[in-house]
Amino acid sequence: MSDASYRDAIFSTPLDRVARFSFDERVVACFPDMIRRSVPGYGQILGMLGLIAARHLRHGARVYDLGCSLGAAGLALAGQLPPAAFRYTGVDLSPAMVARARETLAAECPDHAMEVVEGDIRRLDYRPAGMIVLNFTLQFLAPEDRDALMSRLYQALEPGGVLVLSEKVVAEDEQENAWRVERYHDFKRANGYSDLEISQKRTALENVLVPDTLAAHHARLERAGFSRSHTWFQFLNFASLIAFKDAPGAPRDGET
Ligand SMILES: C[S@@+](CC[C@H](N)C(=O)[O-])C[C@H]1O[C@@H](n2cnc3c(N)ncnc32)[C@H](O)[C@@H]1O
Ligand SMILES: O=C(O)C(=O)C[C@]1(C(=O)O)C=C[C@@H](O)C=C1
Repeated sequence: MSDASYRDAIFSTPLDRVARFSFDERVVACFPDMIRRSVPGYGQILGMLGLIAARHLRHGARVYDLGCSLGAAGLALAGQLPPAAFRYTGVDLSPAMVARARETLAAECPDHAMEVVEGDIRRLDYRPAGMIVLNFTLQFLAPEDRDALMSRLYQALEPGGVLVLSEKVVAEDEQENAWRVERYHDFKRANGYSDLEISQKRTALENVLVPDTLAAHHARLERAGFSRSHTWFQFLNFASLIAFKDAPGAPRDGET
């Protein structure tokens, strides 16, 4: 991203009381640095979106990016696809994120159709879409709201459309989970975060970011109506899934 982004130092000094994590002005100011240093594989996941769209998106169809933050997925798509290939709608609840995303997208990809809507993805009036991206957003919704959202997204997708779901995940096996989380903390240390930053951020995210298992994600996608989903990317405790809404009579992906 070309924007003026500060280095994330939010949890670098000892805090008397660690507040619940929120996407406020301070987080927005350092968000590109924070997410790049905190999410293993973030850049690779973004880099694949254009390739997935080139393969699965109907020409000119809408792409929703739900919980778009600064519009990174929109920027990635615009960098890989011509303007006529898609219309982008980013949605985010945080006014500070939305303001910055609008500025960035207008400056960086003026020829593409890019809009950013401020709103709650649980209540949005969805228009038909060819692709829906949820990159590290579902994990911030209350668990009891996740099924209803996924069903609405399934309804909004055109037949032949795809949903990309990237999340922090928890492993079913306790030891496997502990190993992944420990190596994740090593990953953060290697990216310049101190033990204090790692521990205070962990406290701030408790009961705010509630991860599911991969099995729970696949089961939810199936309940929502998706005939197939698979995990296409995993790096420690972060993963990305793709779910397909079959077009009636169309050959299944991988059978072409
Ligand atoms: C980890 S960030 C997403 C990162 C972003 N997708 C990217 O790839 O850079 C999660 C975002 O979800 C947004 N969010 C959380 N709950 C939301 C909701 N109910 N409706 C809309 N946005 C929401 C937050 O404001 C935040 O910007
Ligand atoms: O730092 C962590 O522990 C994270 O889980 C990273 C994570 C995420 O996965 O959404 C958490 C909050 C920030 O929005 C950026 C990244």
